[in-house]
Amino acid sequence: TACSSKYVLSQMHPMWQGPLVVPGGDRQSPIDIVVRKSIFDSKLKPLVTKYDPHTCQQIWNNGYSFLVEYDDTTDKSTLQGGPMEDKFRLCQFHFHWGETNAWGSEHTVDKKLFPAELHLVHWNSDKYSLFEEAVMEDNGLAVIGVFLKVGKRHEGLQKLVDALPAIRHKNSVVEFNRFDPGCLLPTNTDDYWTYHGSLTTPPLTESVTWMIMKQHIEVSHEQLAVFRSLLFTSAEEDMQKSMVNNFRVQQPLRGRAVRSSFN
Ligand SMILES: COc1ccc(C[C@H]2SC(=O)NC2=O)c(OC)c1
Ligand SMILES: [Zn+2]
Repeated sequence: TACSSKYVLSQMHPMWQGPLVVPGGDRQSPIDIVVRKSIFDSKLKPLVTKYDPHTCQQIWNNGYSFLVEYDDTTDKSTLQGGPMEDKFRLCQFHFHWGETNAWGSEHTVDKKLFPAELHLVHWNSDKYSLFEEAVMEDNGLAVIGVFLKVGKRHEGLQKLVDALPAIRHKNSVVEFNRFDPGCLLPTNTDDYWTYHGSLTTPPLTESVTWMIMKQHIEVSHEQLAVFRSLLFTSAEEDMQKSMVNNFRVQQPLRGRAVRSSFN
């Protein structure tokens, strides 16, 4: 689907870092969430996700993460509520992780790093007809961020982990159907922080309403180790590079408010 990141990464910057600071960018992501500075907003509604597992299409290695892509030609898998007025369509989800469990997430909470972070990417289908259009608009995208911690094995994630060896190299794709991304959400999705930010890889467009879940999910050390067995490089390249540390450096807040849906 269109929402996969089929853009050419600029050569002068490491692939996922992109330009360290975007000229004139005053709403860049990721950021550190300073809990005591977040503002409780009672108008923030619970998130309402309605995901149809049958809209799952494929899983592929795009050279900086692995993406699970959904058919976003209808409103079958949607997100609404939260700070949003409109309905958003799920187009893909992916992860960011480190080479060790000590770091890997893009966002942090009071500077606390997590070993990985899940991003569920949606676009505003009330206002736009294609992902490509929405990605250019300041109310175009909504991304749910979920922190991963190392602990017990995540049964729902295992189906995904089992597919990873088939997409070890960049640009490898494998058919993947019937996966419910809802199983990756924490039990509590009412408590989150929200702020206006950007994509965390090129083109870094400032079109994302972020919702970072307060509650993390747990995955096993072995499951994360399979993430790290993926490669940034394609089968043709002779230098094989492990896909690890695929997160962007944190960006200045530039006076933005981070609101919380909970007290
Ligand atoms: C041109 O469209 C794009 C470009 C980049 C990404 C991926 C970024 S955005 C995020 O939250 N994390 C990431 O790694 C994307 O994702 C939908 C869509
Ligand atoms: Zn991401």
